[in-house]
Amino acid sequence: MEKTFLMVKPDGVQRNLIGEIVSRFEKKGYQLVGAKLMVVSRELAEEHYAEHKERPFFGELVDFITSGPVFAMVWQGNNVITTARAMMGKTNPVDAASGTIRGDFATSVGMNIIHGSDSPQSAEREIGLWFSADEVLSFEKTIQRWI
Ligand SMILES: Nc1ncnc2c1ncn2[C@@H]1O[C@H](COP(=O)(O)OP(=O)(O)OP(=O)(O)O)[C@@H](O)[C@H]1O
Repeated sequence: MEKTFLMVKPDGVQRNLIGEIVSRFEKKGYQLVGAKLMVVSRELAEEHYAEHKERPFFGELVDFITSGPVFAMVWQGNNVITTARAMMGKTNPVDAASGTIRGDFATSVGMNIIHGSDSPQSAEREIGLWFSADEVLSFEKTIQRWI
């Protein structure tokens, strides 16, 4: 089953949007198989955003993502990587359509509420970076928990 890494960023947590965001993915039909509320270390933030190291906004990005708790999640389901990105909307909320998370709740590219893996390779890398194996339910364990 395809899995992706999603994270409610500090602005989303501060604005009490965890429930709204989780609800959207639940209603879509995806399964939450891992979740934790955490304050991110600079080390983890820099590793997570390593591809942006040379960008002018890298320092601000790391400052922001470490500025307060985030809600890190692993979701699974059919085509969840691409569909979650569509549900999130464009990176810059100015370009994000109404009905998407960023389109409905954000106004600035620096504080755009949510992160989602953008490919199977980044999903695998990010799930491994943020979660240990025993923090993510396997499909079998999920079924057992729901009985
Ligand atoms: N010009 C910018 N100024 C400030 N922050 C930016 C800018 N461009 C991108 N960012 C921040 O860096 C993050 C990573 O950028 P990226 O291009 O990977 O977008 P994304 O994949 O949609 O976002 P994310 O990785 O958070 O899901 C963005 O979500 C945004 O918070």
